[in-house]
Amino acid sequence: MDVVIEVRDARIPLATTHPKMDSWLGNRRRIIVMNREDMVSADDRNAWATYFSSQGIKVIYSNGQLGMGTMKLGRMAKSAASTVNTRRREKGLLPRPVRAGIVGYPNVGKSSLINRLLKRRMCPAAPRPGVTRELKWVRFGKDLELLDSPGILPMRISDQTAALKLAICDDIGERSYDFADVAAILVQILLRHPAVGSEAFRKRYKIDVDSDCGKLFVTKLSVHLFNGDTTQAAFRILSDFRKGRFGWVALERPPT
Ligand SMILES: Nc1nc2c(ncn2[C@@H]2O[C@H](COP(=O)(O)OP(=O)(O)OP(=O)(O)O)[C@@H](O)[C@H]2O)c(=O)[nH]1
Repeated sequence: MDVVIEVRDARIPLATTHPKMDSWLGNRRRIIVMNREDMVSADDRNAWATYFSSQGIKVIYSNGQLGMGTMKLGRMAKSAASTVNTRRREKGLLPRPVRAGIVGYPNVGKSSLINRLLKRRMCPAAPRPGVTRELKWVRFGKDLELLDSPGILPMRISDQTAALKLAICDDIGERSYDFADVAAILVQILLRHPAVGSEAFRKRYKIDVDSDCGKLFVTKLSVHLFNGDTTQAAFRILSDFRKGRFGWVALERPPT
């Protein structure tokens, strides 16, 4: 492909990329899509946009559920690879459609974006072991072709911090983590977050935050609301965060 559209979760743009991404890209152009734009604040969006533009990386915000950003993405993909046809013309070859493919971590919204771009309802499931499926280029407009199935980036099992953030954002399967541990980390992150802090917890759960220890808070909430069941308390905190009940906030800010 000529252009790689790398989809990230706008709440955790660092945890949803892979250190090897640059080397996998080779000479291909890259567009970063910050999906789930509805789940972060305007301040977060601006901070990341400024960061990426300072790195000379093209970035676009999108909402895979509602389709925002997809038309602009199509235009950007075409123009990002316009050099493909300039080079072909120089060699005396006829122009051909620019080829783009979408890649990203599981659950970041790749299929939603493909379906939005191609205006269809279902994206076929990713290849499963033992099932061979053909990858198809689907024409998108006059001079762009899109691979009909997303590429799934492998998880970085060794990076625990990234794994925890993926769990918090519901980007990995529930069976692979412990709710209480993950919720405790989330509490700690949110207590230190300038747009959240302890007051948000006090207001939401009507209990005081006595320390910055997330585990203690999960236990306290479990006693207060769930007869001491820490899993239920943890699940409540995680699901409140995912529903934006602490405000729509990114968990990662650009490196300074
Ligand atoms: N709020 C919100 N939800 C989104 C957005 N984009 C996708 N989703 C939802 O996120 C979930 C995962 O989206 P998918 O498009 O299936 O993600 P995927 O990356 O293709 O997932 P895999 O097939 O597991 O790799 C779905 O429930 C979507 O409806 C978005 O921009 N905002």
